[in-house]
This record gives sequence, structure tokens and C-alpha cells, in this order.
Amino acid sequence: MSTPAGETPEEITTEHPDAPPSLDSEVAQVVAPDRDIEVAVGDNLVEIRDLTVTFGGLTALDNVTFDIKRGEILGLIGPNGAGKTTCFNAMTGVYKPSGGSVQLEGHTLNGRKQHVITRLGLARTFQNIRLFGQMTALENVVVGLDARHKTSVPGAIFRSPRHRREEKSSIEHGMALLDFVGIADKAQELARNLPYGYQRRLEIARALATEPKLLCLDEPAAGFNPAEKDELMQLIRTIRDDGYTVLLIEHDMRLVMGVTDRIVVLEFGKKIAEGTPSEIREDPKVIAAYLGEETDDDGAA
Ligand SMILES: Nc1ncnc2c1ncn2[C@@H]1O[C@H](COP(=O)(O)OP(=O)(O)OP(=O)(O)O)[C@@H](O)[C@H]1O
Repeated sequence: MSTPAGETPEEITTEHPDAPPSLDSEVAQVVAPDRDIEVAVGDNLVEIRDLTVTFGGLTALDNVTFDIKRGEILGLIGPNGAGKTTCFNAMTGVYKPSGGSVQLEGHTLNGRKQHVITRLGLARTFQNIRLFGQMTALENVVVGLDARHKTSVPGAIFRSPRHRREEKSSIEHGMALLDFVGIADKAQELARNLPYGYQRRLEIARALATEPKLLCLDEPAAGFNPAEKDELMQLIRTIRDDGYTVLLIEHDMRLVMGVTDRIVVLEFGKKIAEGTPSEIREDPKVIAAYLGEETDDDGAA
């Protein structure tokens, strides 16, 4: 299966979904048979050192240093404009840092192209959903799986046995991933026709298709009601239990406090705190940073 010529991911917004089906841990085994299921939090997977990004005279990220440990869910929070998305963009090759470094398992990511960073094991979702709207949910995931395939271009053109094998396993693997995120019932629907919550889950499935070591989620709960946020929290936990490491940008404090192991807090581009959710909740610098910020429906900033 291939991407339609010239189509680029588009931002899609539709109404909210009905409650998606529940998750099945057996599916997790099918999705990622080679992973250590329910890995413990371990050594450093990612090391970010003195990361700095400037836009003209504005320093959006100012000498930020933190680690992401293997198997953890790390929250990246901060008031509007604090530099969270800039940090994601610098990690994933969208922006070129003006200083500092990002290392994943000892591989330097800064200066590398986005597809190389994806291959090294870092995948992300976006604040504004980006899907191939004219493709089905399954095709959107298979595109992500294609990033892992080894068939040569001639092999694909002449449909070599290997290519046919990979295509078949792509469909099975893609279906397992849709099942894993709870939207297998919509596999054949065009992405643009999916309810909003399904689109968010589809973005996660597509990111997981690249077999990332680190999954970066940029405000995955934006636009969700409290029940949908609870389901998303459960999905994020299941993703971690399946052996992935998760970096989460999220404004909803109840979600962040409920799902993360540790939190890094940015304000005006600088790291102002790092700790467990209970440490962060009590930190006077964090409380001061959030004073005057608008809170989400059920978030307590
Ligand atoms: N491409 C860009 N060009 C110029 N300035 C930018 C660019 N991207 C971000 N900025 C600026 O960098 C600062 C940090 O923005 P960023 O989007 O990273 O913050 P954020 O913490 O993700 O905010 P939010 O929670 O509102 O999404 C802001 O002052 C923003 O205006």
C-alpha cells in the first residue's frame, strides 16, 4: 500500500466520538511480540543537555537539561508559550537547535533529518491532528509500518515475494495496532470521516507503527471530555505497559498528575522544576508559574 501521490497529512477536526472499545492486553502481545512487556523504569533512554532554540531575538528554549528513563511516562508541562512544543520540535528534527544536544541510546539526534530520527526510535503525534484524510484508518497505519520495511524500490514495483509478504503482514500488524488503540471497528473508514477521538487514537496507532522507543504525545487530550480523558489515560498506561517510553505534553493537570511517573516543568523556555507528580504539585515555583493561567474544565493548575 502506498501514499497517494502528492498527498500530505492534513489537519482534521470533527465532532467527538462515542466511547471507544476497551483495550485487550493480549492484543498488546500481538502488536509488539518482541517487546519486554511491562518493563520496569530503567536507565536513561534519552539525554537532553543544554538544549537551546532561538527564533530571531526570542529564546524559546534556554539551556534545558533533563533525562527520559526507559519505561517511564514523563510529563512535560508549563504555562502557554513555555517552550514545550519547541522542545518536541527540537527533539524530532522539526527545528534545528541553536545549542545543546539530544541523545537517544547514545545516538545524537540534533542535526538529523526527521525520517532518520524516526528510524532511530522516536515518534510523535501533533497538537493539530495530521492524518491522510483520503486514506482509510488502516492505510494511515500501514504508511507508518512502511517506514520499517526493507523491500527495495524495484522489489516493491515488481511485487517481489518479500514485498508481498511484508504487505500482508503490514495489514495484519496494522489491524492489531488499530485494535490496540481501540478503533479496529473503523479500519475501513476514511480518516477524515472518523470522529475526533478516533482520529486522535489513529494518530497514536500510526506513531506506534514506526516501532518507536520513545513516543511523544503533544496534547493528546485536547478537546476531550472527562470520560474520554479517562480512557486516554488508560490507553497511555497500556502503551507504557507494552514496553514503550512516553513523553507527554498536556495541559490537563488531572491527566498529567494521574498518569505520569515524573514531570519536567518549563517556564519562559527554562526548566524550573523536575520531580514526581506529588513533588511538582507542592513546588512553590510551579504554583507561582501557573498563577493567573486559565485551567482546563477539570484540570487544577
Ligand atoms: N516557529 C516559531 N517562530 C517564532 N516563534 C516561535 C515559533 N515556535 C514557537 N515560537 C515561540 O516560542 C515560544 C514557545 O512556544 P511553544 O509553542 O514551544 O510553547 P508551548 O509551551 O508549547 O505553548 P502552548 O502550551 O501554548 O502550546 C513562544 O513565545 C512562541 O511564540
